[in-house]
Amino acid sequence: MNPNKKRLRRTMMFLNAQKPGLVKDPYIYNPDSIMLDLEDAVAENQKDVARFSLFHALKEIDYRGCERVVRINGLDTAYWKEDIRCAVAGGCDAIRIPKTESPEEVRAVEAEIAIAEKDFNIPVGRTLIMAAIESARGVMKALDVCESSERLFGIALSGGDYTKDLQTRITGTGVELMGARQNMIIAARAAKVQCFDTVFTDLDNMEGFRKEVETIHLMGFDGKSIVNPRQIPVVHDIFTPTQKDIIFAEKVVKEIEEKREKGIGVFTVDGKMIDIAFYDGAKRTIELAKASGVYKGEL
Ligand SMILES: CC(=O)SCCNC(=O)CCNC(=O)[C@H](O)C(C)(C)COP(=O)(O)OP(=O)(O)OC[C@H]1O[C@@H](n2cnc3c(N)ncnc32)[C@H](O)[C@@H]1OP(=O)(O)O
Ligand SMILES: O=C([O-])CC(=O)C(=O)O
Ligand SMILES: [Mg+2]
Repeated sequence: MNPNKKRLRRTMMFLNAQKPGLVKDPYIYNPDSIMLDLEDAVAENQKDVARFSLFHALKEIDYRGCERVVRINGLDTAYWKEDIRCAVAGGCDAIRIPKTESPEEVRAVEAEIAIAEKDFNIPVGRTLIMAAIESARGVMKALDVCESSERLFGIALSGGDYTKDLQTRITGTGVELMGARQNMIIAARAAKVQCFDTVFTDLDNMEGFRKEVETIHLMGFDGKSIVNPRQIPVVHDIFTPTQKDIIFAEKVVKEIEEKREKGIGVFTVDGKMIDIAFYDGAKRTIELAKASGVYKGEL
């Protein structure tokens, strides 16, 4: 398995692949991933310019460990195959498919990536895939999409197009996204891939943004698509385990391992009942803390 499939992706920041001011140094804000957009942020008559700029950015800029995902144009356009060739030739880490509705679409993208990897001497299997789900049909097909390719590391809800398809709109309450979010996170967990929430475009409403991030964190999402650097600290704050969480998780792991030796299955830690069912969750907290650079312990 490509080890990058499970990497930390709390923040995946969109930027227009054609704007030099955005493309040149987004890593200074420390997002976990950037998503260089060739799709909706790029005007129809600028598609070739954006692709050209994308290729040179990928080739020439050192993004300092920040994952580089490219959002290609939809499979119903004339652009997507050339988008993939330029992105793969430039050495991108992953392709984001917009408006995904079926596993066949993911497999079509996978086939083009494989051809491009061969043509441009990129190690076969290096380029990963994520699928954005932006319609009612896509939500209903989420599990099939999650299981469509060994290269696919996750799915992402795209709320703007999704609410249009549902004949509603983004309200800020989350009520219109409830079913899609729940269905997608369940599908992703069933298939053991990651799941990301949609962008929040009301940039000055930081209180509403924080509430939304808290909600999707509790629902089990791995992270969020974002559109602006000022959204990064909020997401990282909520998605990074606190020292209190980490210390409790360490106690749980150590106690379960010690008590197991002594033949004890159920006991308390800090007044909370603990048994083997809590082991994987505690381990996951520690792994997340390590990946986020905040772990100081020895486990
Ligand atoms: C529904 C969809 O399809 S969403 C996906 C497509 N959308 C996008 O890609 C949009 C990405 N975001 C942006 O282009 C911008 O953030 C906008 C247009 C929304 C707002 O732009 P601004 O009002 O200029 O933002 P703001 O004033 O907060 O910018 C502050 C700094 O952050 C930089 N910045 C803003 N957004 C980004 C970004 N997404 N990536 C990298 N840098 C960014 C700006 O260049 C500016 O840098 P500077 O101080 O060196 O000049
Ligand atoms: O992926 C996202 O969140 C942005 C997007 O395309 C949409 O909302 O339609
Ligand atoms: Mg969209």
